[in-house]
Amino acid sequence: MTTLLALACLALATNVYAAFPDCANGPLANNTVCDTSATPLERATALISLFTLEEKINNTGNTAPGVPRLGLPAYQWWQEALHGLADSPGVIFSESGEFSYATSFPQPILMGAAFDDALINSVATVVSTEGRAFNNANRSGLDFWTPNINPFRDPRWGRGQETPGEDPFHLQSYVYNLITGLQGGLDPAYKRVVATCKHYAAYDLENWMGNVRYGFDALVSLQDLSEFYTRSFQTCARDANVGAFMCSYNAVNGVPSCANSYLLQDILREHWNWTNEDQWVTSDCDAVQNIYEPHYYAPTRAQTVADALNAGTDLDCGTYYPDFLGVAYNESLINVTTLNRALIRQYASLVKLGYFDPAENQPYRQLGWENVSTPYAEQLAYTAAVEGITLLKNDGTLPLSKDIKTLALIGPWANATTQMQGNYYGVAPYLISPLMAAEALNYTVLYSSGPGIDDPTTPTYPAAFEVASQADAIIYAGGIDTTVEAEAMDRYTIDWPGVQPDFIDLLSQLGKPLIVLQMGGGQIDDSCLIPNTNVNAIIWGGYPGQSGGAALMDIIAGNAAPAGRLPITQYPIEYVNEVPMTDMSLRPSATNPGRTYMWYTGTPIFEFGYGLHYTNFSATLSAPSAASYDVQSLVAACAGAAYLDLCPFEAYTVNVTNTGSTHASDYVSLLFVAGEHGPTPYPNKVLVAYDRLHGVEPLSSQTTTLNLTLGSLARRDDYGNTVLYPGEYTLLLDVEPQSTQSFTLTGESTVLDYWPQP
Ligand SMILES: O=[N+]([O-])c1ccc(O[C@@H]2O[C@@H](CO)[C@H](O)[C@H]2O)cc1
Repeated sequence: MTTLLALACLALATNVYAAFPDCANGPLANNTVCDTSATPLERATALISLFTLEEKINNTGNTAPGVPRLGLPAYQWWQEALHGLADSPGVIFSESGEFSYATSFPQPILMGAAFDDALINSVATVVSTEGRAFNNANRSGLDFWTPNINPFRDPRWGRGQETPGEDPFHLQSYVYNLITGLQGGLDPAYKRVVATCKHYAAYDLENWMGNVRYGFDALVSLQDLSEFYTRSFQTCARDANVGAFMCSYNAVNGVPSCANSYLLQDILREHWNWTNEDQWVTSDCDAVQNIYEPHYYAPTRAQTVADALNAGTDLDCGTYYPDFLGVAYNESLINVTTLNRALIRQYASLVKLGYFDPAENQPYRQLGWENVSTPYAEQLAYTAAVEGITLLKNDGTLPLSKDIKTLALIGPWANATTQMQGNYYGVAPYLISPLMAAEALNYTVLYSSGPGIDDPTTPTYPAAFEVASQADAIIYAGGIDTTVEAEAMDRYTIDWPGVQPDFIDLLSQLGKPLIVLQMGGGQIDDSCLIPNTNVNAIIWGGYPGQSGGAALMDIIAGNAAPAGRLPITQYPIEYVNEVPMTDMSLRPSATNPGRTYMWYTGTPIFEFGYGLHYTNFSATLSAPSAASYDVQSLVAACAGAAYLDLCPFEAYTVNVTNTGSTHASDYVSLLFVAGEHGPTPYPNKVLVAYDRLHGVEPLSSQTTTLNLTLGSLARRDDYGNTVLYPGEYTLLLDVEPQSTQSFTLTGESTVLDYWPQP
């Protein structure tokens, strides 16, 4: 973080965002870059043609100085916006007044739990609106290094909180809606902002047993690479037309990602057809340097930058490119065409953002402070938290009886404020802790912090027991936070840390209604709490953002109904002893119990997709149109489709009835497919569709349609090819299936998509 802060200070001191180029009267006015009738490629090419070699090389790092003699301003490429505008070199919050805050949504892991694509699109639209408003006030650039869309493979990962979860289909659907929200559609005349899918690829380890992300070599089979690690990235590139990619610190099968032409050229640009003139790849920060050390992949610094640039890394978040590309050029390790290509991609993206165009005719150049943290955005941040919060246990104590007037709020999250933002956050307009929210609901609140997250001392917290004994009900708010799961910090245990479980056990012996809030992004094994009948309810609250306390307390009080679903598996504590974090394989083996709900062979504490409600639902799935389908006929019917895996299979109607008589509630339909088809082993099941219904009233029904594609039914072979196989298929509606349907596919297996071979 030191470098990050230093860069931020540097950015402030040099005010790198202070200007747009003056295309009316500046030195560039007569250059094609200022000609709005020319294409982005023509405009960026014309701009670059004015640069000397030195000026080109100077502008290959994230803090680009521009070209003062041409009136081309400096530009900072590094902006963060994981769940709202975030402190980073390019995002500068004012000390006070206007632009001193922006909406802070829940961390992606909680928004993933909402399983609500429309919500994600709305959140992304707000984030990009606020980004534009900050840009218009010279407080941000126009590209953002979000989302983190690596699948959450291992429960120990410190950055799993930044992702929507472990399921590739879920990630694909989530990221499509996020990118189109951030960028303003698939191919808008002006992009709202440029989004960046990171960290490509197979990045999901920080620092575990001496394995550090900067030098880790992820050994990944082609099957897992195609099926699991790159699916969300495929959606970013091929389907959502994302503007930028970030290559990751780690190597994949021996080649550092940012020097990996198989990843960056063969798969990303060629196979996924990510070939627009304005689409660029940045390195993760100092990842180019890391190719030299600690990967020790290239013998010299000049060879290092040449390897990265030639492989397709266009921008260096760092200074290796500006420092060493000149040497590489002199040694003939790079040519000017490749250098131009990198710069053209970047400046063409600024063209698409309207950077060189008159402000008057642009939809986003008028946005200002009045468009930041609007009542709508505030409400959306609250809704996002409510929708993600997941009820894991409830004996009927929740929602709380109206007879409960006095609440004891205890634990290291009870008065959480900044804690609720997780990581990569900015200044929120406010941060409503559970304590504040309980008071706002007119409970008499007795507060005592009790143990810290990882407090190792014996659980004697007299003040906490004092308030607990005086209250009608106890809310214990704890779990984990960024002191134990963070960037550069993986966990070694997935147990409740410190004395918390013992302390909760002692609290439970008071025999009062006891609600446990299990907070944090990664899961912790709740089996110490589940059998305890005096622990009446467990809620998982993730990192719920600026209105997190209000969302939690409204659910507890019954002003809102929980309907979130776990976007990750809650494994038992022994899981961390059964497989090293460095083992990237998904499928079970003698040394691996299998990863994610798809492949895990043990019994999870709570399954992926688990989540209770305040009411009961019954849900039925419509029948397939046939009992059997011929593979060749299905594929033949898709002739002409751009991508066979996206070709529709069937649409299923789900009828959802709230069978309770008291509580309206949202309901998430999760549709899985299982069965014996394709290569062994077979996955337990695979998510193929989902949707969230809102406000299903008591004793009434709603319907939704779940669309399946041929890709939903396909599996990956050993080479990573996507193949439709004959065999048995069973559709399972919901985690504990409410409704099932079966059909068979007959005929010959058929490849829907050939995976590029290394
Ligand atoms: O030196 N620093 O200050 C610093 C800060 C953050 C950092 O992490 C990397 O930077 C982020 C860039 O978007 C990536 O998501 C993350 O992997 C890497 C380096």
